[in-house]
Amino acid sequence: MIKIKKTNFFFLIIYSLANTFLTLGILYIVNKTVANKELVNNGLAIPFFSFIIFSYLLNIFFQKKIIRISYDFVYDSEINITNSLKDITLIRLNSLGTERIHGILEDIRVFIFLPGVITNTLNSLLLILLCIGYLFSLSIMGAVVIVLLISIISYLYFSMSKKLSAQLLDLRNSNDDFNKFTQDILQGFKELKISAARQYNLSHNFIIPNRNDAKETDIYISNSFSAINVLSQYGLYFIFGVILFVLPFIGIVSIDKVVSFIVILLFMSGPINRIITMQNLYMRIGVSQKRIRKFLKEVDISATSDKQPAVSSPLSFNILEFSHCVFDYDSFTLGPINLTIKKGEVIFIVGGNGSGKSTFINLLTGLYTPSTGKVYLNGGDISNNIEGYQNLLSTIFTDNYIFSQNYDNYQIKKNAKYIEYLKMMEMDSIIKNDDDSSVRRKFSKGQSKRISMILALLEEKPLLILDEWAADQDPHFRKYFYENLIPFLRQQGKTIIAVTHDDKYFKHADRILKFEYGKIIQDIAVEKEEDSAIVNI
Ligand SMILES: Nc1ncnc2c1ncn2[C@@H]1O[C@H](COP(=O)(O)OP(=O)(O)OP(=O)(O)O)[C@@H](O)[C@H]1O
Repeated sequence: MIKIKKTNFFFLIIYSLANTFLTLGILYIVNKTVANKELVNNGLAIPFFSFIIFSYLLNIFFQKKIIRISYDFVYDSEINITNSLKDITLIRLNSLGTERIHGILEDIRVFIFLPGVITNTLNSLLLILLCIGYLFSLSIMGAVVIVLLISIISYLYFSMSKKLSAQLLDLRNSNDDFNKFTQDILQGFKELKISAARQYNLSHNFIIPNRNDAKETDIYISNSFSAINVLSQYGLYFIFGVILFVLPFIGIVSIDKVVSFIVILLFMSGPINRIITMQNLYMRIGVSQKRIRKFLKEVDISATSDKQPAVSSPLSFNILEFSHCVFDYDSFTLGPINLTIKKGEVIFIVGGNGSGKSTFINLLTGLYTPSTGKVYLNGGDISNNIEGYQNLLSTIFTDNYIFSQNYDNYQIKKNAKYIEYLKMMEMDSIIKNDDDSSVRRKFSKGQSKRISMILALLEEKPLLILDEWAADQDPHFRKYFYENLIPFLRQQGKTIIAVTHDDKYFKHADRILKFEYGKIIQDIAVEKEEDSAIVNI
């Protein structure tokens, strides 16, 4: 999922190779000129300036491409990850927590440096290798000593910096916790605002310790990096000393080759320093990659899903059957549910708190998959076409949510049905125009539920599922809902399944399902008599 395209990778390698050879050409000319002490008229001036100009133009061209590759990579990954989020099951999302997801999106941002890191690393490694080759061509023993010294310094450097990776992972994890606290501040803003004690505890027991720990880890990481950078820097100076004072002294490198050795090493110090300073980025990218991998494994997303809704002929709804359906949380089991729902029925679901009503709604809407048993639509297993099945439902959950934009296939503007439903839901005195934004502002809870109902009806789906929809309505509108709205919707041919505690209105249902401890303990057909109905629960 977080992968650099093969063509782009190939492109980065080509650029690195070309750039390396041009840079090496420049080094070769400088070295040749200095070593031969023929600063003028040695015929190398034109190739030298041509190399510089060509290398400059190459860099301008490729850098633009690299920036494009970096941003494509990060922005495409953001699209892929957010698309994949839709594939997480509800139960998994609840266990993950949204702060993890914010943390992962931050992790993706680190990858903006990846293409630059790849080209710089390849470029630097190649330059170092070619310089070493050059050293070998001048003096094998001298080159062996230099390679040995560089290897010792690199070993020290990498073994020290490797230890920092665990610290960096800790830092990212404690930033996830910090995201959790900021989420608590924003989502529990009112609850915090009215309690000084809560504010104090959140700040002193959680945020301050978390930020202090993170700060110390961050400082430790930066200090360690700067210490190992300095060590590498001075290690290089040490090698210069060895070239200047030791190698000629013990006769490994002749005096006339010392200048070449120094020029080559000076040249190598650029790429070596670049690799050293990039160590920080290697680790950040590595840690982010680890976190993203772990996240994707946990959410069990194997493929992106930017798919169009199925275009196969729309399903119709005649009959829905639950056959021995069971769904388990750790400490609660729903089912086994055996139930048949027929087209046009108005079913009320009742039961005490925690009896399993909302869990059943999640099963009914396909958000939960039964651990055993099957759900059949018109005789066919819904798991074979869950999207087609869900396309038959309009659902308003207890904690209804109105999206910031219209993601549905209907328009609000100039939609006669919208105006009709606005009146029907007694919202026409509150919303005065048909702008889409007019339904997406802050409303009172009861009003927001009415807006959700308008939007649900505009979907024109045969099944309407409501979880305690009327609970937030005032007595007048609650009465209107049961006595007028439900009969109207029934007349329209809708099948309605509503979770409710309003026993006063049970008579307006065709059937009442009573839940207790996760089981349907009563399935009662409401007997209708002339104008009234008898319901005994
Ligand atoms: N995500 C979850 N993880 C674990 N247990 C859960 C989860 N959601 C609900 N439960 C548990 O499952 C049981 C049934 O919960 P459910 O929300 O279905 O009840 P309900 O009948 O809708 O209750 P209420 O009338 O209070 O809304 C409860 O014991 C609840 O604590």
